[in-house]
Amino acid sequence: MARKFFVGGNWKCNGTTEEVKKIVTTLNEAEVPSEDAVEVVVSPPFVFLTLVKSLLRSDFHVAAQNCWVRKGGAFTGEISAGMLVNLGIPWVIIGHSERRALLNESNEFVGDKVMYALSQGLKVIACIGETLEQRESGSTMAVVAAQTKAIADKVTSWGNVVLAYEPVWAIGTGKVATPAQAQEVHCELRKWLHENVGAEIATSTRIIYGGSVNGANCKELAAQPDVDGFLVGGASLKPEFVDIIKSATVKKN
Ligand SMILES: O=C(CO)COP(=O)(O)O
Repeated sequence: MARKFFVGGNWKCNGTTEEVKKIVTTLNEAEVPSEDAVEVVVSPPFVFLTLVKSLLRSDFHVAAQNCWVRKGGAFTGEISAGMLVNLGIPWVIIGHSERRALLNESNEFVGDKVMYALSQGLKVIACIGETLEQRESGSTMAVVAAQTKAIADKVTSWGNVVLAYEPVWAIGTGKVATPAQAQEVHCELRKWLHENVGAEIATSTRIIYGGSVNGANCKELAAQPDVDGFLVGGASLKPEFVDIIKSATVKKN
């Protein structure tokens, strides 16, 4: 089964109502490849989800940036998966490195969140990635394999999961992974899925890259055989996000 190119825009904790409306207008007016060629999902902060959903073109979709690990209740400040479903939000990002690092989300907690979100009918963009220190000490694969295992142990429906490889050293730094670096890890991750989950899931699961992707570097990355799309931070707030969406039709190496 061919893997449909996936482009996610993670707006993180950015935007005012006016700014959000402006980004949506740019996206709505953009000429991009058809839905058959690319799946586009933007992820505004929770408070703008319904606004964005109501204004956004129907071939693009929305994602929340997080959700609570279990059913809702007395968890002040949290948003449950059930609430997202209730609002018609189809996707959620789970395990972003900023949450792992700043809010101490462990591999196991991320795995539990993925499991619960899937059980409620959400589709999940599950994030993994090594720090610079881990890369320099040669433990990149061990780190991302452990992160993936904690997720894989809990996943029952891989059809609703996109795996986002986001090396921490590339996030927000302007230091994008080279196409060869991205391809190497994506290929290893696919091998890991093949050996530990199954051949079919390894072939069909989309593994997307995130970390300083922009309009200028996206094409070379998109040409890598195991790079099935992107999770874009900073550049997803700018008109160049449209160029990144268009890289879906770049010919694979
Ligand atoms: O964290 C990211 C997407 O989730 C990547 O952020 P940047 O594209 O700003 O480096």
